[in-house]
Amino acid sequence: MTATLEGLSVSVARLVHIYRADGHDVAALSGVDLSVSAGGTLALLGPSGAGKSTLLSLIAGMERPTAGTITIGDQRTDQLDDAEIDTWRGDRVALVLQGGHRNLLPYLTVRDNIRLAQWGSTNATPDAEDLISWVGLQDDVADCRPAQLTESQAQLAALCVGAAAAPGLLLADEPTASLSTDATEQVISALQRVNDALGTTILTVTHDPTLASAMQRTVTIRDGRVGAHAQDGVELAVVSPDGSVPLPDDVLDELPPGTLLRVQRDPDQEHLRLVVEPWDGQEGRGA
Ligand SMILES: Nc1ncnc2c1ncn2[C@@H]1O[C@H](COP(=O)(O)OP(=O)(O)OP(=O)(O)O)[C@@H](O)[C@H]1O
Repeated sequence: MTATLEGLSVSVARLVHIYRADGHDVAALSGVDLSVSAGGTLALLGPSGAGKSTLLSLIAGMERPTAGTITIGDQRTDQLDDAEIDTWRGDRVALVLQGGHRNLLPYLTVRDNIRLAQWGSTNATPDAEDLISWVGLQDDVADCRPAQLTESQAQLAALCVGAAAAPGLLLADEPTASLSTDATEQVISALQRVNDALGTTILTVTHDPTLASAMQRTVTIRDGRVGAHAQDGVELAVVSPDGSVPLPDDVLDELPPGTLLRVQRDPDQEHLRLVVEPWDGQEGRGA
């Protein structure tokens, strides 16, 4: 089995999304900058309502941004109209929705769900049986209909369907939600297998620290903005285009919104190092 499609890079810049609900506006994203390299894996973390699923569906092209740019590979997808984006997405981008069963047609077997997802693909697609064994499902699951599957089997089958067309980008919304520890490990292995075998870039929304730590990078979304990055175990803060720097949660606990901070360069340091201390209004004294 060979893949013809390289993983696709993702870059979003100054992304804003406003929902209009019951006559009032909800700003789900307020200027997100994010990039994922081709073939990379990234977990989007953040509290409920932070805007993670909105970001995923904008990248998938299911929703259109209010403002900002989305570039996948070398395509500015925010510039495509609805019909163009459907055609462009084709076998390039797959979205696995939260809840395995939602991704499967109920009247088809798992094998036929996979084959349907491969229909029309110009990529070198894996055999349905290979996909089923990669994700750790038993062979006989191929002939089952979704109603016969447990929640974890359905989630693994949904990943098979997502990976079926050998997409360049696989988006997965909470793929381990409400699964046991063993099933979670199986889903993580399946995602890593797809990433290794097909070179597919993987972007997943999750609340699950086990899944997040298995991805190469994590990005935390807070109140519709990027709050923090972590890469190779190093916590990173991101300077926003407006010059603001979101503080890590544990620091924010000590410095509630409205706290005045004094920011100085540390004179003893050769490299730029900022000293940040609460300001009590008296020169030379921190709080
Ligand atoms: N279709 C919609 N219409 C109006 N508001 C919406 C819609 N979808 C989401 N929102 C609002 O946008 C904000 C971001 O929602 P979103 O679902 O993207 O957050 P999330 O981080 O994925 O949350 P969760 O972890 O609970 O899924 C929330 O305030 C939510 O209520």
